[in-house]
Amino acid sequence: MERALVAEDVRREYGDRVALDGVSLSVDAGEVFALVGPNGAGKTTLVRALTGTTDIDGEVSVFGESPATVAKSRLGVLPQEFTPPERLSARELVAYYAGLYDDPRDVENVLADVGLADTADTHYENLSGGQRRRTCVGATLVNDPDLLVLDEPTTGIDPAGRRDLRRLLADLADGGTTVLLTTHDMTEAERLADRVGLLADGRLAAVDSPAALVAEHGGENRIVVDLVTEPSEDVAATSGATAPSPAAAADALDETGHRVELRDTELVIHGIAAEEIGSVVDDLEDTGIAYDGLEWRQPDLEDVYLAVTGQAVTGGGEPIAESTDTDSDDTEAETPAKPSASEGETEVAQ
Ligand SMILES: Nc1ncnc2c1ncn2[C@@H]1O[C@H](COP(=O)(O)OP(=O)(O)OP(=O)(O)O)[C@@H](O)[C@H]1O
Repeated sequence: MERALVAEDVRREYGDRVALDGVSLSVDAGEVFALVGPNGAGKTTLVRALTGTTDIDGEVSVFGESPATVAKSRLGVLPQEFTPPERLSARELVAYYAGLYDDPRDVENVLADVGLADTADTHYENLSGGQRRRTCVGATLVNDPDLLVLDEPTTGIDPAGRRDLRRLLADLADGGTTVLLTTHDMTEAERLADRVGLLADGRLAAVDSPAALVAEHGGENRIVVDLVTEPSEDVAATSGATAPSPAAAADALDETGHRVELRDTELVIHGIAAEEIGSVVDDLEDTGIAYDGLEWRQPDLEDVYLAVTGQAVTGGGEPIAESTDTDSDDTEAETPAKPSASEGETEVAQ
């Protein structure tokens, strides 16, 4: 199997901040690989390292070559920040990028792929956030790349559009395109990716298929009970239930033989199979615990991320510090693509 991407011991520091702390990774051709992690985990820095748009220590290769020398026609890269000229329509933008290649895809087909066939004549500045992002994804597809690198491609796209985009990426992968994307959205990663890399504080904490990660680190099925913490006349009147303190509620349920964990005002009851939900509800009533609601949850990638890194991926992570780094490569990476006269190719995102 050809390796599309290989990173070995990649490090990137900004002043005394370590953005990538020895990341090694390989992605096979035809794979869909999702890098997940909260804000500041290092996703964008890793994307830039892999696409040769930031200086690093360590080694990176793309289809066996340095990112600097690999044929640009093999790559489609969508950066997190990408702002094409606003006075062009979606069709004109996609056509513009297509015009930079010797053998581009049909513009109308690309527009249809990203769900913009009906809005293709609208100026970019008048498109919604999601439509803009789809236009940008379309611009990465014009050269029918072998490797697509997409930094948060679904940002701003509504659920239906996300579903369509997931389908498109799955179809492209079926056709042999390698896809590396970043996302905060664990559900998206779980649905889309063959393998997921959990990035935390510049390190890859775990890499595997979503199913394998959940099986190994996700824990058990559980019921989460949202406790009533204030005395409620309604609850007392209808069920006779009182509102014991969360700690007392946990103790009471513990005595019924359940494995109970108290998390703030939630009780987590571990190891509950679907057919046991009814008996847990009975036990809650018998012990007089008042609750606003309860939810049965199966483990997912969010649980895995928490178990492996000790951080919640949805918590937003650390705030991104203001840049103190003035490297010119970093400035360039945010700049919209310019045609490359010598090669007749575009770097949509580099
Ligand atoms: N140009 C820069 N100058 C200084 N620090 C930077 C720069 N770019 C990134 N960093 C820092 O490197 C770390 C990783 O940032 P990065 O943008 O790679 O994270 P991310 O996972 O992509 O976050 P987000 O989800 O918010 O896009 C952060 O601590 C960030 O503050």
